[in-house]
Amino acid sequence: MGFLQLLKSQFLCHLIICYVFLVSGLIINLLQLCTLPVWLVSKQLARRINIRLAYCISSQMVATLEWWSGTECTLYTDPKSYPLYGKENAIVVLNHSFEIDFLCGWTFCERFGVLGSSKVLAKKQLAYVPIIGWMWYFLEIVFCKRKWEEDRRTVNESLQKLRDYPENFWFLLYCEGTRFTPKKHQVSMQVAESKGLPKLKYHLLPRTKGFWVTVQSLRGTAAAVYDSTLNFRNNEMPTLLGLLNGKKYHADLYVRRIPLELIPEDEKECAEWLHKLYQEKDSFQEHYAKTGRFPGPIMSPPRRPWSLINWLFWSCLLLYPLGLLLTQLISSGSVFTIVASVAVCSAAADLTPPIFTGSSLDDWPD
Ligand SMILES: CC/C=C\C/C=C\C/C=C\C/C=C\C/C=C\C/C=C\CCC(=O)SCCNC(=O)CCNC(=O)[C@H](O)C(C)(C)COP(=O)(O)OP(=O)(O)OC[C@H]1O[C@@H](n2cnc3c(N)ncnc32)[C@H](O)[C@@H]1OP(=O)(O)O
Ligand SMILES: CCCCCCCC/C=C\CCCCCCCC(=O)OC[C@@H](O)COP(=O)(O)O
Repeated sequence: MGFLQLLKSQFLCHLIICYVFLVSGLIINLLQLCTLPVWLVSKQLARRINIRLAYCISSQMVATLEWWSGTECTLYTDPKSYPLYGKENAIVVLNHSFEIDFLCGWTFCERFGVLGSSKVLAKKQLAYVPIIGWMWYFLEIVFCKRKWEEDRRTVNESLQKLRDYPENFWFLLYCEGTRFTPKKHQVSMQVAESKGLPKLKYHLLPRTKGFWVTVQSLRGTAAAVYDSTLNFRNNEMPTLLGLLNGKKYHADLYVRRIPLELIPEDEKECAEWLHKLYQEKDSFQEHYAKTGRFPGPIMSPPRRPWSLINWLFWSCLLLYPLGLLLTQLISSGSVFTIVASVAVCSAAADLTPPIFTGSSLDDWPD
């Protein structure tokens, strides 16, 4: 193990990264709160400010993937579609199979310049997660309760508000509705069988209602659906903890741009269209399992320095006062204060979320 790799595996480094993320995140949440009066004066200005503030948070996680772990992200796509990425609004349909798939999505958003404005149809519980969830509130993220009787109206209303959004955005939809596990897959395939639909090997049966309402609400706003299929080389199962430990993964993403006009307007036809799409996605995963690559040419966008620069900025700003505090603590010579501080840090380490102790985000309570 080289020196740098040894350094990346040190708990102290993880503590520093998390400290910068947590403290800067809370400061940014507070700044977002301060933009509330701006909404009254100019909604578009408030939105533009919040896009940049959100970038300061999400790009730290992207920096962990791109710069700290050095994870490589390869994009397979049609060269004719490539110049349009980042230059139009789009609905992204992505498989939900990995703990860090959202982060790979964010990484592509960063490379195409739409990270601050990226959106998702997320479960309501995530709105209460400090930092990320609170940031999403100001980004007008669309939340669902996964109860169609309620979501039908609220999801449509939230999406309608995005029609005059001032910057290009990608709207992510995990049509499977939950992360893939063998148990969920088994249940899902029983549903497929009862509906007379072909079985899928690598995906759960897609939930069609959210897709239909999204496409209908964003007609005239989004230009296309980006059908995206993600996998990792060598059967890697990446985790956030792995990234924090500096483990380098290799993500491959296959994207097909489908103009929105090609998607049926009728709800039933739209559902059939989505089921067919997932059968195709399944065949791409089969191709990947057999050949280790997706079909089509590679058009990988390079990583940009901004996520790293943002992280260095917040680190300098927040590590300086921490350094001063520690110096004062040690020079105070008070054994009680030093022991109390060590105890607080140990307690904080014990209370860290499951991701840092190796279990999955799925274990977080709803
Ligand atoms: C160039 C680069 C391109 C791309 C880069 C990639 C990405 C970057 C883009 C953006 C990034 C932005 C942000 C990312 C950041 C973070 C994201 C993190 C987390 C969010 C993750 C989540 O929260 S996922 C959970 C929430 N989302 C969803 O659920 C969406 C999908 N669900 C739906 O659409 C649902 O329809 C619904 C939620 C709208 C409503 O749900 P409800 O359950 O009430 O209704 P349904 O119709 O779905 O269910 C009833 C029908 O389903 C049948 N059924 C029952 N059991 C099952 C089963 N196990 N599987 C499938 N179907 C089932 C049932 O029979 C009913 O059928 P009917 O025929 O009667 O309708
Ligand atoms: C600079 C990096 C510092 C690292 C610190 C990392 C701290 C991470 C904190 C928060 C990350 C929150 C990310 C939100 C995305 C969560 C994805 C998710 O949980 O999706 C839910 C989905 O599966 C469906 O769930 P269900 O099992 O169906 O209900």
